[in-house]
Amino acid sequence: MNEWYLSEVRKLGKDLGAVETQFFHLPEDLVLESGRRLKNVTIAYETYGKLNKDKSNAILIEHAFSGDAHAAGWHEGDRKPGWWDTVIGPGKAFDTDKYFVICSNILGGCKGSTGPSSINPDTGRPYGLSFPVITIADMVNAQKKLIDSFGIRQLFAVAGGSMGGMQVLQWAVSYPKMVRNAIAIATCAISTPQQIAFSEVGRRAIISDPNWNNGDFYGREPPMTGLALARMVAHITYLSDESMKQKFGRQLKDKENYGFDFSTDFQVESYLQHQGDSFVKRFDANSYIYITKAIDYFDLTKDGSLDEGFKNVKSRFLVISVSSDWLYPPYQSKEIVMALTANNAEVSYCEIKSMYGHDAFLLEAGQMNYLISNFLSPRLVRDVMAPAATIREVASIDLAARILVDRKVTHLPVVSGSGKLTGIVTAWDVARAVVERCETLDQIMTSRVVTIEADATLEAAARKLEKYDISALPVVDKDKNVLGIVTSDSISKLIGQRKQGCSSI
Ligand SMILES: CC(=O)SCCNC(=O)CCNC(=O)[C@H](O)C(C)(C)COP(=O)(O)OP(=O)(O)OC[C@H]1O[C@@H](n2cnc3c(N)ncnc32)[C@H](O)[C@@H]1OP(=O)(O)O
Ligand SMILES: N[C@@H](CCO)C(=O)O
Repeated sequence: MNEWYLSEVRKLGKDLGAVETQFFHLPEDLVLESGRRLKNVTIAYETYGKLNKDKSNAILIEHAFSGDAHAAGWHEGDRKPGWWDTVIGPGKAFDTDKYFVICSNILGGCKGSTGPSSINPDTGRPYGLSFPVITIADMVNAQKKLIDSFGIRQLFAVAGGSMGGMQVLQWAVSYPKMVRNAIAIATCAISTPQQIAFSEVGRRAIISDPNWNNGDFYGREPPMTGLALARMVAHITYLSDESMKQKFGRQLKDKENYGFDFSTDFQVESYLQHQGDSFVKRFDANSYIYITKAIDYFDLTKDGSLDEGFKNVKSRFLVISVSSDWLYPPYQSKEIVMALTANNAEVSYCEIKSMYGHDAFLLEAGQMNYLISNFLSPRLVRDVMAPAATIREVASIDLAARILVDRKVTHLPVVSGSGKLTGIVTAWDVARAVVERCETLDQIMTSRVVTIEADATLEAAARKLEKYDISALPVVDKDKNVLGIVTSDSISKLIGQRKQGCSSI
């Protein structure tokens, strides 16, 4: 998939090119859910695209268990682009021509953010097990400081899969007003006993390694065998029975017949060994045990009820599950959808058909791009309205003609001295004024103007345009102040682009 993907993006030129990780240092201590405090916290992050003037186009991407801040584009020497490059970039679902995309490495991670392998400022040595136990809420609280540092008051969207999806839901619960759209993929709102069980097997594998040394292994041989074993078990849970059958069948590794010994017989064994071996080169064993603990503690229910847990959410949600995901099965996504719906939240739900299992959110580029870009595409008049050129009612027809030509528009809302809408003049009206030798605007303007509110849907605007057989609608607030204008051209194009992709359950 990667080779094909790389050649395709290069052909299309849809590539972010070189990107760099940056570092944010929290100005104050971070107070954790446990009550403990962390000083000198650093959060590693990357950004793609440009933050707009009113800082309303930021999208925060949350990574899964072993991800990092490098979500897209290329670092020097990369063999592969960032881990979600399939959906982040020019023209992709998280379109960097439109959005300012931020991705940060989690608190507790080992890719530049403060975690157990960082230096404890009190001792000058790596924290190891003296690092406090952290939660998903702590990760989100640290990230909130990063978002604040940009002066962003509301994120256009927060999106992520797996543990990234947990952070998305946590954001929507902890900072309801800051999240306009929330996209939670292949995730849960509460970790199940089976998920906790797999975490514990991984932790035990690490802790049982003779090199574990109670987490104090920095500068010596790390517990690689245990960490590789933990990853091998976990990696099986990220795949599906079907995908393993298709990928490997019962193919043997470099032999014609069984070895009748305990060396590697099957390709799938070799594959898992490779996954384990490559993981230890990029991951810290202590981060593994801290992050799995944070996942185990994840529970958004309140007084035993998820409906209560989601009581204050304000975001619009897209929840995506994967048909073959047995680690975070679709029923858990449906529980999220039901609880959100019980709170009257606007929710779209999709179960994508994929045989890739849990990791499908990283692999199903087509389905992810389709669903996410549909969900994020403009829906409200305020998302698409253009600034309106207006004219005072006392102005001359000559001036109206000049504004129409200079601003290359066909409609001019007419306003009173106090800025309220009193009429509308079109290019056609001005042409008629010349023929009929009219002199003042009130002779040619339409006084009963059909308008629309900024929070109306595009469909409502389209219906109005059709009903009154007109080609533009001034957008007004309840006091008739002109906020902008929408035209039939822009609206019909957008409605045409939006396809049916999701449904509620
Ligand atoms: C947000 C985040 O989650 S970021 C972290 C995501 N990344 C990971 O989880 C890394 C490990 N996970 C994976 O590789 C995941 O399966 C994916 C989703 C990222 C990639 O999936 P795919 O493209 O299908 O790759 P696949 O699972 O086949 O693995 C390919 C690797 O296995 C190796 N491999 C394939 N078959 C065999 C085999 N029989 N024997 C040995 N190695 C094998 C390939 O050489 C390749 O190695 P490389 O990664 O060192 O280049
Ligand atoms: N394979 C991905 C998804 C796990 O949820 C990871 O390691 O982060």
